[in-house]
Amino acid sequence: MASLLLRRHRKASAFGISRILQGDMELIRLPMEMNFEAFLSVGIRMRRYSSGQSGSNFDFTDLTCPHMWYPTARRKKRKVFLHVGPTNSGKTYHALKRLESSASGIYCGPLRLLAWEVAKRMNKAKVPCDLITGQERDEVDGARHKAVTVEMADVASHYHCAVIDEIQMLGCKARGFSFTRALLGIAADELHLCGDVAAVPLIQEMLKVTDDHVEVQSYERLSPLVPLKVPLGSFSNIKTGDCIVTFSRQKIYKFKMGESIFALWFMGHCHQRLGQDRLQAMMFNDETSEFDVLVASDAIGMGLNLNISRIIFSSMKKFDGAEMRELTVPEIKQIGGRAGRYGSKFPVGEVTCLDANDLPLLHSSLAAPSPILEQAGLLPSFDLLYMYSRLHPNCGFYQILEHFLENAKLSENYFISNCEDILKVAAVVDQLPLGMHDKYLFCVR
Ligand SMILES: Nc1ncnc2c1ncn2[C@@H]1O[C@H](COP(=O)(O)OP(=O)(O)OP(=O)(O)O)[C@@H](O)[C@H]1O
Repeated sequence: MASLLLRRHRKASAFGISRILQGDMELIRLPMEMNFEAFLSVGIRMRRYSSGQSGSNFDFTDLTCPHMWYPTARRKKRKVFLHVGPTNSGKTYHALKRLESSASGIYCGPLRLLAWEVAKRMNKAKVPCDLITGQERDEVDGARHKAVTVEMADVASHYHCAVIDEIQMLGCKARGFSFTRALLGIAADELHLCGDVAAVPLIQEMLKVTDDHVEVQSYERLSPLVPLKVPLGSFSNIKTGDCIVTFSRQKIYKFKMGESIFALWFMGHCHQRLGQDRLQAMMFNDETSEFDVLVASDAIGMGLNLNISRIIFSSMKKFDGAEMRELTVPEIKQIGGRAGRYGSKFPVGEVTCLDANDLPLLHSSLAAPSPILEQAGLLPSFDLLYMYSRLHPNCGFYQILEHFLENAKLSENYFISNCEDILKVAAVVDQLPLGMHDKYLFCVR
């Protein structure tokens, strides 16, 4: 635990510095820099201060207008394009074409591997593009484009074009708040959102107050996806192009033992050494490599384009941090949709399960629409938390955060992301000799 924390500490400090270099007004402001100007980033709150109210009368826990936390974006009338449709329908392709032809831009994706794929594609097309993730910063001379993981989205700079991929992850319990921040905060003339149609009503509702122009563009799947009537049954039935999806690291290793039959490669969720996931994806996609079967975690569902012919669910249940539960319709569709990607080696995708008992859930889920997204994740910005802490000078960070989250007021479009996990981290980092900003970063990253 101690070594984990030390590693995380170093990462958070490096991250803090990178945010400062990036000029992210919401996250970089260190406590000692807090001044009157800092209130500007909490928008409408300024008015109450300038009308003479004292800080103690002010309710910093009021999170009902999160769009006002991003003054740079609010000064623009953004054109927002919602690219929606099933998996493998070309949503991201079209958004990226737009990004590529824009004078400046940013791509925000849910995975490091996707950010890397986009940076590679842009640089290959002679559009210099930086790669920025929680772990790396690869800057290219003269770049006016960035490909980032969504947590690293920059809400202080101006862009001609921005893309947020897998936007339905607004509703994700753990990471939804980062998508909300990018959606409300990126100051781009054109903002392209790619994802499931189930996110449309919520996004339209969230953007009613931003004065943005919103347009929906619908897509159809580009190649067929066939749910099979027979299960895999036995690993002796595995063939080239198969991808076994599993939900635990132990199982990934267990399946890897099948190496005597086929060369297996695996893609873990977040346990990869830097660059290892890239190597694995490249080798799997490389027809000349010896790796032709993939064992992957459910992270594969977040928009990856790999040469997969058949997706095999090893189980339809996963432990989500709190309980063992059945996979949801969107999860099954997202993961299943990795098979038979347009332009890949396999023009038709197939999906099945290891166990015959799981087939009914697979079939019904692939045929069902995703449930409409009701709420987006939200967390208080550092500014708000810091100002709140000034009212409680004798409380530690954990107490401040706990109190804040308990008292937070939200509009019906939002929920507070992952409180329990965040408070657990806050309890640990509060014991460390860190500034409040670093402690905040530990909790939200
Ligand atoms: N018009 C096109 N010409 C060439 N290739 C295309 C075209 N449209 C899509 N593709 C390719 O098809 C694959 C799927 O497209 P894309 O990733 O844009 O789909 P998506 O709808 O965003 O998928 P998902 O929701 O599953 O992430 C990609 O490899 C993409 O490059």
